[in-house]
Amino acid sequence: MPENNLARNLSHKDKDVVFLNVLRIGIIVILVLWIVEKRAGLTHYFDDIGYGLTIVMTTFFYILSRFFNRTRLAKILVFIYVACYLLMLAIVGFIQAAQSGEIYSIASTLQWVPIIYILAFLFLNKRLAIVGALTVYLILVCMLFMTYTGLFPVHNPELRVLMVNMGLAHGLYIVCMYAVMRLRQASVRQTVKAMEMEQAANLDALLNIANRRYLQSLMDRHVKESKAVSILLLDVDHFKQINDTYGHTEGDEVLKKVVLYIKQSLRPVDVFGRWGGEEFLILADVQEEENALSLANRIRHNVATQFAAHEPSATISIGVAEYDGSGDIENTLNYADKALYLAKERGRNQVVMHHSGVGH
Ligand SMILES: Nc1nc2c(ncn2[C@@H]2O[C@H](COP(=O)(O)OP(=O)(O)OP(=O)(O)O)[C@@H](O)[C@H]2O)c(=O)[nH]1
Repeated sequence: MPENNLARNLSHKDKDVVFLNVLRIGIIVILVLWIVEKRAGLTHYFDDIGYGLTIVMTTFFYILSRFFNRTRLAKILVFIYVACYLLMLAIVGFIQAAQSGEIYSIASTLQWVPIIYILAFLFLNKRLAIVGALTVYLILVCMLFMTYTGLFPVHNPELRVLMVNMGLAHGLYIVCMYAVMRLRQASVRQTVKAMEMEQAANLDALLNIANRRYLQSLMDRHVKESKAVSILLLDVDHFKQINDTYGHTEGDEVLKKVVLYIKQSLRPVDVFGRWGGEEFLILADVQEEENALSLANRIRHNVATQFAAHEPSATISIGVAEYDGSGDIENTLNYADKALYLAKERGRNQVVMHHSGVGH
């Protein structure tokens, strides 16, 4: 059965996989850029330190996330590192550009700054993403303002135009990334809703266990995959009498306890659900008849023992049949039903196996 917030977990897992891929690709991109700029003679010792450090840090974030399970921390650190690094480069490039009129390094840095917005909206939560992206943007806009008002001496008129260009483009990037994040959130919400609806459709509302629809779909899957399975059909003995004596509400409580006691004897691989009324069905992954029989006896015995000191008390009868992975599973279900009928006829609170007809 799907878990309650499975979709949410899946969405986080998806993000984590993307995050690791971004780090892997990031290392390659930085390496390529470093080589290309070096060959073109556009780097100096400061760039060499920066590129080297960025590769080391990206590898560190990768290891933190991949091998130490600290993905959330790694995401925040990546954002802080990239933001600080690019902002520092922008300021240095800006000063250089203002002094020498050479605008390559500021232009190159500004075109990389949007990666900060992408990292923020892709990996941080909504509030952190907005605050982080806007902080970086506002620092850049302050530089724009200083350039325009003449507070900062700029000798290259192209730089002023470049800063306006950057201000508008980066603002647009943030708006677009915000829109993408909203769309993604809406899609996750819809997936969660769809999975919850699917879960509700497969769940018994009173007992919170699988319902007949789900059990039937599992049995169909066994037929399709030619998979053997043991079918245990369980029925509460004289339940009408319990209802009649103690009332329907008390009857419901007895059913809830029966479910609890049955669950105590099951393994995680066994699928258990309500077949209808006071009848339950278990699809047990056991290979030998004796194993199915001993599982059924364990369940019956636990229910009887747990209820022994209860008022009202209850017992269950169980019919067991084996599906060998071929033919119609409905036949096996009928055999289990017949075995259950036999168990009732023989006095209830017992287990009957279809083939052998052996009791407990
Ligand atoms: N309280 C309660 N009763 C239910 C529920 N579903 C079915 N029942 C009742 O379960 C009773 C089943 O009675 P029967 O089919 O005659 O079987 P029984 O009394 O258990 O007798 P045996 O199975 O022969 O031991 C009926 O009275 C149903 O109304 C439920 O969800 N809650």
